[in-house]
Amino acid sequence: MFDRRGLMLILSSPSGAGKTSISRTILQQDPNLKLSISVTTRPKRANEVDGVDYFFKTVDEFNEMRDKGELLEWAEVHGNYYGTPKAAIEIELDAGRDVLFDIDYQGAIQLYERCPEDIIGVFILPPSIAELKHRLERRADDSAEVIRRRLTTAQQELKQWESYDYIIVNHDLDDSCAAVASILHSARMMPSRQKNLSNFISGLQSELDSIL
Ligand SMILES: Nc1ncnc2c1ncn2[C@@H]1O[C@H](COP(=O)(O)OP(=O)(O)OP(=O)(O)O)[C@@H](O)[C@H]1O
Ligand SMILES: Nc1nc2c(ncn2[C@@H]2O[C@H](COP(=O)(O)O)[C@@H](O)[C@H]2O)c(=O)[nH]1
Repeated sequence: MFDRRGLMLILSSPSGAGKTSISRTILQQDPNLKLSISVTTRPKRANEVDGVDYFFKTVDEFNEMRDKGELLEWAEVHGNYYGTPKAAIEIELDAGRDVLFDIDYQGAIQLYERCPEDIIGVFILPPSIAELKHRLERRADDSAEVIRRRLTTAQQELKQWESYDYIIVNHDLDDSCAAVASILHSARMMPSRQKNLSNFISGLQSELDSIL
């Protein structure tokens, strides 16, 4: 009903808690929500597509983008570099589309600092560490060594929960998707996000004046 600037919805979690699964579902359900496609130096997994899941870069290419100021945020995560390309985000937000970021807590902290007005941050927790390990093993994308490294990083990641606006324990995937969709739905209705709200309310008041 009102023009509005898009918002930035961040999903973070320890690796394997389920944020990519949740993201895929809500992106399919919501045509006004666009994924921020990160750049990474991590090797491509068998099921991933360059330009869809990530833009896969060499370390030199990544450093060049970072040094030219083309990244909105960046971080080293699990021994690889990841970053958010800036240009695409501004286009989506200015057009009133919301952008979903699947990024770690270091990136989330940078975005909270740079664009505090635009951010909604959601932290996803696994139901237990045994289930987290099980999900990483069942996903079968990573070696035992990489899984161990990701579980080790989870110790640091779990401490970051207080930086976020919402916490979801991802027991059931459908319930978690519904919870994220509901957070997004509510955030869109905040007065600060609805550009022409004061004009609309003035119009209602004039209408009242004219009939009373
Ligand atoms: N609620 C759930 N119940 C059972 N399995 C789940 C649930 N959510 C996700 N999974 C499964 O757990 C595995 C890890 O999920 P996913 O890849 O979405 O995690 P992630 O948080 O994005 O991890 P990463 O940070 O490594 O990208 C996948 O195999 C996924 O199908
Ligand atoms: N700070 C950023 N973190 C990012 C970005 N893109 C992804 N990530 C996070 O990295 C880990 C590992 O992801 P995986 O695909 O290798 O399993 C995960 O926590 C992602 O959220 C980014 O642009 N910036």
